[in-house]
Amino acid sequence: MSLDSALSTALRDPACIVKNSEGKERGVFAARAIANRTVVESSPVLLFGKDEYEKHGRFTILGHYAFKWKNGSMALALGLGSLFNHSDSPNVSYTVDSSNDLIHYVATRDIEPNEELCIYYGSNLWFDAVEQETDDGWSRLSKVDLPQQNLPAFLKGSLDDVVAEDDLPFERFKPPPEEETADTIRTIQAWAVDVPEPRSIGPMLNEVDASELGHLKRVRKLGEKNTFLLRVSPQPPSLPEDIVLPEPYLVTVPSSVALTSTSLSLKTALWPTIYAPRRKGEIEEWSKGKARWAWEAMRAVVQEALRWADNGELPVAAYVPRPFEVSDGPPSRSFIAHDTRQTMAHPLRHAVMNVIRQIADHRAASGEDVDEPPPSAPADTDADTDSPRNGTNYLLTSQILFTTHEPCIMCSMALLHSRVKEVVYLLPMEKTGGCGGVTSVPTLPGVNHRFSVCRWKGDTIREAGLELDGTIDA
Ligand SMILES: C[S@@+](CC[C@H](N)C(=O)[O-])C[C@H]1O[C@@H](n2cnc3c(N)ncnc32)[C@H](O)[C@@H]1O
Repeated sequence: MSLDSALSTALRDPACIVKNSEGKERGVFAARAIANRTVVESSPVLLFGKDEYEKHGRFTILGHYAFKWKNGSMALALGLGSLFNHSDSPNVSYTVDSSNDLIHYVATRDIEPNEELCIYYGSNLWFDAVEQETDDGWSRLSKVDLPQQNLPAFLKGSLDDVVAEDDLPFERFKPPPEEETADTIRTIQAWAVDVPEPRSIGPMLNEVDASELGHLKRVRKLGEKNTFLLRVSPQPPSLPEDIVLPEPYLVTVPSSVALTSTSLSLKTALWPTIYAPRRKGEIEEWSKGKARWAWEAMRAVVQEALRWADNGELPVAAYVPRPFEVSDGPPSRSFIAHDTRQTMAHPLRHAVMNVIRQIADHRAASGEDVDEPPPSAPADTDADTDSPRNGTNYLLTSQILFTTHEPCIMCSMALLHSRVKEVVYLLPMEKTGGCGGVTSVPTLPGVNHRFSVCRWKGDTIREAGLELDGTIDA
């Protein structure tokens, strides 16, 4: 979402008012009923250096309002952002939109008119917190492994701390990179030019932007011949005007980094390629802030399933929340869907399929760009590689999907086609699951995308009244 549209949306629809909150001075309150997942506020932030804050700011009233931003900066939320009070059971979460210097505040459940809107500041509070007694409608799930009042250990401490792997609320299964062969390496066409004068290479490196080919080395040296990579075809190459060069020509180059040494030698035979092996077991670290975001997402999807189970549907839901860190690529809003096989009398209306369809419909209606790769470009093969095309294509690129049940094979395949980054599920489905149950779609040989799978720890959800049996395929 652009800065203009984020702010105008917030201004058009004032869901919040500021008033006195007992024992906390001012607070933000719901001006009307607010539905779960509504963006209640988008606050611009004022950024300042950490040194300035350490030397001056923290000794002033700013110490109550400033918080850590990216790249070591400090931030002060303008708008209503600085007026949200703290609660151990917040009804609002926030996502950092660093490309627009905004923070988006999002309701994590339905909120009644006049209820106070609170966020979670972390566990190291500098004041004695007053807690509001609220019934958040989650009581049925209080027996589930997603506690309401007592924060689980993995969420205690600063939100920037990294959560130890064992303390994460889920187990992660990261697929190994698929070993490539000469036949399966994906390639693209790129423009290159021979450079007769080696001393021209330095200036060309400065002048020619080939960031789209960041997974490749810029110059190939074969004997005395230096060849310089210019850009991806079909865009015409632009050459520095002050350097005399022959005509550029097309070369076939790998489309992504080399993850294994076999891949490196195969790819480098085409063009010198960057080697970026994943160390065994190396997986992305999660901060406590992100773990909290996941915890709230899992609560939201369980809540959705329970709500629809009460209305005669199968108790299955799927949720693609706004990303923890909003960047240019991913959708700027969340999507949630429940299973509609019963009410629609349609065997394919699984929750995961429904949420993917919702995203596709939203994109089509809003005219959001879904760039199809040019015919010469292959689908991105390596999960999590920095393929230059991996970003805006497909429906779920870079997204994490939460679901109550392990997706079935059909849904797992749909997730693969949507290029989802990670799937987090609560309940394993041994007889039908496509993410490790009956088979593991993302690790099948030959699939052209791999995604990570996370299984939420504990399945005490059964005690919460959800009737689950192995015959539901989610
Ligand atoms: C970011 S400000 C929130 C807005 C503040 N209430 C105001 O009127 O400006 C943070 C300060 O609000 C107060 N506060 C926030 N949450 C609170 C809570 N649960 N109980 C008591 N005071 C709270 C504390 O004084 C804290 O330093």
